[in-house]
Amino acid sequence: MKIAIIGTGNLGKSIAKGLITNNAITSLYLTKRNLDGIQEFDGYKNVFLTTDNTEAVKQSDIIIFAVQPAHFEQILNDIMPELTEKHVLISTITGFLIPKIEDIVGADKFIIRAMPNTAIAVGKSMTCLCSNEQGAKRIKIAEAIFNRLGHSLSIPESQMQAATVVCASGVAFWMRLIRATTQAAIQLGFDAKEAQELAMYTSEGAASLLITNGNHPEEEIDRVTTPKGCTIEGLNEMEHKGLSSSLIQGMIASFNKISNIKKEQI
Ligand SMILES: NC(=O)C1=CN([C@@H]2O[C@H](COP(=O)(O)OP(=O)(O)OC[C@H]3O[C@@H](n4cnc5c(N)ncnc54)[C@H](OP(=O)(O)O)[C@@H]3O)[C@@H](O)[C@H]2O)C=CC1
Ligand SMILES: O=C(O)[C@@H]1CCC=N1
Repeated sequence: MKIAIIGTGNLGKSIAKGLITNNAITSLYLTKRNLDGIQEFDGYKNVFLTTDNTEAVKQSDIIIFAVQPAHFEQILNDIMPELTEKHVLISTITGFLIPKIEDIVGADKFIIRAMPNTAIAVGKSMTCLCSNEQGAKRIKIAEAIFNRLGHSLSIPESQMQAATVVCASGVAFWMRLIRATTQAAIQLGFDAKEAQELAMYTSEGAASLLITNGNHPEEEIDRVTTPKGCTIEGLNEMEHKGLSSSLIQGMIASFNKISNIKKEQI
């Protein structure tokens, strides 16, 4: 696959790492206005660093956009003359809707929106996908890419805002939970390195139980909570302090912020 990433910042670099590590490219063009931040990719076979978005588009079939929302419209206008029927456009941009992309490049283009997360760097991204009518003919290509770099789910575009919070921002939310459990482990007597090790592998094990067994979390909780035991004592204290409620409220705040980001694009 001849892939270009337009905007190789935090997410773009994560995608590049995932693609390179998983041997998922024939060629990979990485663009950025200031190339200093992506020198780590210099020297990889068939990986090219450039400030020239149009050159990257000309040399590639699949164009993944990972710039901030405010930069996207100008970039689409700049590359528009180079777009041909071979190109599949994959946007990871938050709050930039497909009809708006179609207004700029035309509804005849293959347009896909992807919402991956930074775990794509290690092949573990939960990525949600949607497309325009034309893009539906190429959605298998996007599924092939993102399933190779984790797990993907096709959804209607109307759910993309929620998917951004749950999956993309979700990495940051889970990091805070892991950090908090690490801090507790230190207070309970482990050194910092050990504490993080315990927190990381315990959270990985908990998620793996659900993925492997397909159970509801409460079924797994029931197996851990010995009657009159320490687990239910801790869980109930966390809920008295608003654990579930604060997580839900934080995610709703995140969702509402995306509505404002969308308004800023109009
Ligand atoms: N970070 C994340 O986890 C996720 C982000 N997203 C979405 O991905 C997009 C990028 O986010 P993120 O990676 O965090 O942002 P960053 O700011 O880290 O990356 C954006 C990059 O775009 C580059 N850029 C800006 N203008 C141009 C241009 N004209 N041509 C080429 N490159 C350009 C910038 O580099 P320079 O200034 O050198 O050009 C910068 O490195 C956003 O729309 C975000 O909503 C979606 C899911 C997850
Ligand atoms: O924080 C943001 O706006 C972007 C979108 C999801 C993850 N990072």
